[in-house]
Amino acid sequence: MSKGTSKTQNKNGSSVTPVSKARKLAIIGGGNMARSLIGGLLHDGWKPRQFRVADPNASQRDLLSQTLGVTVFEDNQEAAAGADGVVLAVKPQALSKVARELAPALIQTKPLIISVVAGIRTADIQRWIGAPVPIVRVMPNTPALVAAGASGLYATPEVNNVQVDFAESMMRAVGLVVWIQQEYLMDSVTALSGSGPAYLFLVLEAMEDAAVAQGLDRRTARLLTLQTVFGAAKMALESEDTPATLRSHVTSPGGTTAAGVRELERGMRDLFYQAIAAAAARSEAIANHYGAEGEE
Ligand SMILES: NC(=O)C1=CN([C@@H]2O[C@H](COP(=O)(O)OP(=O)(O)OC[C@H]3O[C@@H](n4cnc5c(N)ncnc54)[C@H](OP(=O)(O)O)[C@@H]3O)[C@@H](O)[C@H]2O)C=CC1
Ligand SMILES: O=C(O)[C@@H]1CCC=N1
Repeated sequence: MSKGTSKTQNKNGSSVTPVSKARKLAIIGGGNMARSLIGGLLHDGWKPRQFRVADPNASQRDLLSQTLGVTVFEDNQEAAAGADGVVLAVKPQALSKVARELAPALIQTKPLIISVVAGIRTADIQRWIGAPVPIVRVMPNTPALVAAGASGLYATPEVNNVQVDFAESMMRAVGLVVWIQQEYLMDSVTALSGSGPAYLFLVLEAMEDAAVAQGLDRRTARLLTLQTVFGAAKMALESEDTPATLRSHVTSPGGTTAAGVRELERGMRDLFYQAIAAAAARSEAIANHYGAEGEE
């Protein structure tokens, strides 16, 4: 997982310049994903004054200004004014209204628009804005907060190289970045890495509960579970071997692991196949439903 502090190659093969720490980023919607992204970028050296966050909810705004020190706004247009990048981080059902309201400002000042909204396609956002503005669609995940995020990025043809670098460098500061060439695959990215942390938190819960049922105390069960999952992921990331090979190194013939894996093989692969397919289908359904708003 590379950080955004060194020059690397972007999706066009040219070198990526880390985002200037003078840039201003407006974030429309100050919820969970906004907090994870801001927290990760602050950790990377961004300053609170670089963020202009809009949220209609006063308690949400207070939380953001008190815990992260960022500038907050009730009005989306005020937050977007003068920003180099505008991150759309509202729920899918709120995006059409937000995009239409912001349209005059976005057309006039031409910031890079970055949408982290699940499902909604760039063509629909451009239709709501009323112009073929450059948009980078990003599917991040909440581990961005601890600089261990994973983001899939898709750029519309209007996005220039400087804007590619801006988006890539920003997301790289909070974790891994992968460019996706065909927009429809963003539904699969959403289902895999966007939603993925929740699947793994569920796995953690299940492993911990199973260990408690064996008689371990909750704290011990949690610590051993967390370190085991962390260690396995770190090992798989750093190893040349496939996960299947690494698994074989743990599995002695006739041993304990073989007994455990045999139980998991009774349904776990199918469950993950179904879970990711269901999440991707939901992303597509969100796009078809909420993305159609305002269509002739
Ligand atoms: N959470 C995650 O793991 C991920 C989320 N995403 C995407 O990020 C987006 C935000 O998700 P998340 O942060 O979890 O959602 P949240 O509900 O936590 O945050 C959205 C925020 O936007 C506010 N809001 C509602 N209407 C407006 C408006 N008109 N203008 C400005 N702000 C508004 C909401 O206020 P109120 O609560 O009062 O309605 C809320 O505070 C979604 O589209 C989601 O698909 C993408 C990747 C991962
Ligand atoms: O659950 C959701 O819809 C969002 C998108 C990916 C993660 N959270």
